Amino acid sequence: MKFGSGERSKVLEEFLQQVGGFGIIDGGLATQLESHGANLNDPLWSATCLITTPHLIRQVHEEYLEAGAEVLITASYQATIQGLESKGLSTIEGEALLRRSIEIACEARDNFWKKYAEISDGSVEDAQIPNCRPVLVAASVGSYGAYLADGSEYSGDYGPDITLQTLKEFHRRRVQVLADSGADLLAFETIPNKLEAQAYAELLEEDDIQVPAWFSFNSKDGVNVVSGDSMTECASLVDLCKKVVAIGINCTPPCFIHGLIISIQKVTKKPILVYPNSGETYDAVRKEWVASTEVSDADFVSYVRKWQELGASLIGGCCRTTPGTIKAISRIMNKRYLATIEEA
Ligand code: MET
Ligand SMILES: [Zn+2]
Repeated sequence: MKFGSGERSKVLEEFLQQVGGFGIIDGGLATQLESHGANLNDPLWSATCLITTPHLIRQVHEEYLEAGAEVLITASYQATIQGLESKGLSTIEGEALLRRSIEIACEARDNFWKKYAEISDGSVEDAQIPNCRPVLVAASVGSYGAYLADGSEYSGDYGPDITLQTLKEFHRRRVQVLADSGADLLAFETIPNKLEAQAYAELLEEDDIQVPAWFSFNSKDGVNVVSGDSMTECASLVDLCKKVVAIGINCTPPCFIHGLIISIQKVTKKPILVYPNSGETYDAVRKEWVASTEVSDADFVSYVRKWQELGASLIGGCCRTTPGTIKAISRIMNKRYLATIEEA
């Protein structure tokens, strides 16, 4: 089941109208997989579960829906064809697994809709409103740094050998496969530098990708993206790409979000999305998250109204946030379907 007029480029605009102007993105997928015991110490990270425990991915998506998420980000973040091939999969098998990540999120959405359609005694077709909400599936595309699995998506430093062309060729086939998978959106996440944003934007145009995209950067100082490139410059570049329907920030401490929203707003009229992490920082050598400015769910939520007032239209959580965080966000956003879910 799809929403709205069916015109793909309008999917986010129509979704935002249906949800009252503010949408809720899910929380950390990897974090919640780990809390169910998944071992993600692997170059594929959260995508390793596509091979080992796909049912767990579906379960986590459902947990986020129950918590109030209206956008599910798929498990394809660190799933690249190149990464899957180095695990011994053929190109065809790798591409099938990418598609599977979208199918899993769609299955979770269908299960969720069915459950609440039964509760409200309506048919699944009527389930969108009022008891079941619109849910978009966003196909995650992680950066080249995420594929390297050396933490370079938090430095944005790819060295002098990586050019615009290298990045385009690295991402091209995966983007085509994900665009053809039935996802509502493409979610370019944790973009660490301007070069990679440019590569994605050029790819979308050159290949005339029909699925609208969001571009989301990460920052560690509240002014620039992690590489040191200016947030405003990155957002201006992305603003020019017609295939991009929202621009924002993810996997960045909550305390930096305010200033970054202002920087983005200066250069675009596109909807702004924010899904910060819990404020901890990733130590790439130890391969673990280290508490620095960690905030509790209550603290996280205390920022939410401010972000809404500043003009963020989509809000959720990234690494180290949980269904608890998303539930707290949906309470503060006062979504009308929550009562039904809590009764169930
Ligand atoms: N969406 C990703 C995941 O949890 C996280 C992106 S930031 C590293 O799989
Ligand atoms: Zn993250």
